[in-house]
Amino acid sequence: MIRLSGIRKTYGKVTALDGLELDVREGEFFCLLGPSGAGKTTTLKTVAGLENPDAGTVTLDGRDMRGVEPYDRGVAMCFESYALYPHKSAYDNLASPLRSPRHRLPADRARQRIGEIAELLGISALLDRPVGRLSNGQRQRVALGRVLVRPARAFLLDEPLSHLDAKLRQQMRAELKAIGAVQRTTTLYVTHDSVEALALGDRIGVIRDGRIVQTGTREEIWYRPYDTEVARAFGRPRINLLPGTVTPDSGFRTADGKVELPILSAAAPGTDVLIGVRPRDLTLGEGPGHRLTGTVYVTEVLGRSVEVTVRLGEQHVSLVAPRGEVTALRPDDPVRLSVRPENLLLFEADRPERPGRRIDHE
Ligand SMILES: Nc1ncnc2c1ncn2[C@@H]1O[C@H](COP(=O)(O)OP(=O)(O)OP(=O)(O)O)[C@@H](O)[C@H]1O
Repeated sequence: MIRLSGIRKTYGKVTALDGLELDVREGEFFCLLGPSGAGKTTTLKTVAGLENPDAGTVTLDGRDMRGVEPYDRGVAMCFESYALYPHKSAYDNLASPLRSPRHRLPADRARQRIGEIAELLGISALLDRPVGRLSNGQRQRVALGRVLVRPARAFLLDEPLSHLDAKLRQQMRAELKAIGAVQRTTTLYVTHDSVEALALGDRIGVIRDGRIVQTGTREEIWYRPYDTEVARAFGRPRINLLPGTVTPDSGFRTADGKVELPILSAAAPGTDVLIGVRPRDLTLGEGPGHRLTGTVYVTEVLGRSVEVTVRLGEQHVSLVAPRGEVTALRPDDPVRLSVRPENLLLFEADRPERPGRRIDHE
């Protein structure tokens, strides 16, 4: 539905988009996730027609958008820096998109629509207030309302929750998901927050240095990350990545030999690799799967669970366990760990020029 192919955009010497390929399907809620400067906003502006690419094509519903003015593209965009009329009321700010010739609604329909959106965003009680006298978070919700109020072919949302506090953000996340599901409008949603992307995205596109490095469902990105950087971007505490080499008998071994695991990979013996396991996939004690032994290094309470860092020779791994299971643990206590083979990820070693790619293994 939204298709970007071979998009290149430079600003002077800076390459913002470097051959970007992106395909957002009809009705899909697609999250574009990446660090600051990766090219997320430039991607949205290119779809909206606010930036013209140096090369590549943008198509919406199969139609090439070259030369089509932003206004005629039928997409609604919400910027991080929201453009509202500060002296007008929240209501008038929401009503103004419905007054444009293209989207004009009869007065009673407009009132009804604004009422619904205000309800959804929890701003019904603020509609009479001038926007200049609202808090940042309230203003952000009005800005989002301005985008959602008129029917559009697609919504383009640029970090719409970034100014909200954690609690409100969580609540709005759930509401946004509901709005997306109800309206079934194709949504391209930009965020640098992986929790948000996992919560909202039907699919996620990971962007880095102006290119999409991986597109997939949350399961695909989680279980089959393209490289170590994608693996590190998702999940807190972060994935454990232990450096070692492939042994002649198709195993993995750290330099000091304190961690040995079977991996059944096609990688040649002697290859430098990283083995990845997420903290929640490591179990304390003798569970099913492979066994490891180490000593407790440090424990840190994370609410109802505890992060336990375990020393395995020269390496450390962290795991997350229920609080009740680990209250007796003290530094230097010996512990056994287990991990299911299917929860081990194998990567090439990181290199200065690029993060290690995932290697298939059984
Ligand atoms: N108008 C501009 N003039 C010059 N450089 C720009 C301009 N807009 C963006 N850039 C540069 O292009 C690159 C991509 O910027 P972009 O705003 O798309 O990143 P982003 O992923 O949205 O980052 P953030 O999360 O910080 O908003 C950055 O290096 C940025 O400095």
